[in-house]
Amino acid sequence: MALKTQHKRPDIIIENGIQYTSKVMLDLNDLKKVYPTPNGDYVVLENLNLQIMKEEFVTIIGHSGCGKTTMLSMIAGLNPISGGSISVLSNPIKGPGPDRGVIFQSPSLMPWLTTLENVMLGVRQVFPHAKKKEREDICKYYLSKVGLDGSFHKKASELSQGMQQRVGIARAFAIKPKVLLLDEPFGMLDSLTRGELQDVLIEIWNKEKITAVMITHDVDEAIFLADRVVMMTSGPSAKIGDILDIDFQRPRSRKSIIEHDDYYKYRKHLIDFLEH
Ligand SMILES: Nc1ncnc2c1ncn2[C@@H]1O[C@H](COP(=O)(O)OP(=O)(O)OP(=O)(O)O)[C@@H](O)[C@H]1O
Repeated sequence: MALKTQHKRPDIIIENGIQYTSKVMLDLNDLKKVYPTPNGDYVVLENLNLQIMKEEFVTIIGHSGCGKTTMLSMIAGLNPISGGSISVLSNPIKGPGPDRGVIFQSPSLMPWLTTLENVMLGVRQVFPHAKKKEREDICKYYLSKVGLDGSFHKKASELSQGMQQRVGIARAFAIKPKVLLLDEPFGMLDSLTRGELQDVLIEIWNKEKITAVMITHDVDEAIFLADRVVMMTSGPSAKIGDILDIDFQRPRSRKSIIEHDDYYKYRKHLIDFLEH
């Protein structure tokens, strides 16, 4: 029988004397969030426990106002925790850091800067000792990946919403995060652009082997992208209500997924959860 012992770092497991690194990238432990309001404290999240594995793609769904953005912004280190803890590779987070890249619904680019300069802003901070040319090459690589190779020198103010979101994706990947946090990144886009950017996202995520956590209101998007769909209960005191494993092989095509019997089973599971 295998003898498992716990190392003092919980991501390290010693099994029969051999040391392994566990696959947990993100650990949310008894997480709590309270917002003070004029009518007293409002407990948004309570007893929220979730572990997300290295290289996993997790989508988060739940009713509007249940606390999805609150949870994501706490993982990003942008919103203080009221109780419990969040660790990245067993290190408790203390604020924002380059190990976590964030993509919001609206990318908030500097409109007077070019696409290249917008992506360079973060890269300069994260790789201060790299040569200018090296930094530019990183930015150009990711801008090309998102289909903007002809637009390096266009001002952000001249870009369509879809193009701006492409810059947002390039900017997040260019800082080489361990974890990518996405808050409804395609919510404002038309369905064609949305599909294109989902494909771009999955292609880069798969190549870079990073961990992705994405909030979406779209059940089909949640299934298409995820290894697991995490369902949050409605607030107050929201927590994880259920988790659905999505067992489709990768790479995935929309057509093959829609034709798969399990697709309707998954869809029904998620819709039943949201309707009850
Ligand atoms: N700074 C704040 N102060 C007080 N209450 C807040 C604050 N930010 C969010 N809330 C409240 O906390 C709850 C959760 O908000 P949050 O934005 O996290 O929900 P959400 O699930 O992401 O919603 P949506 O799906 O509509 O984006 C809501 O009731 C919201 O009004």
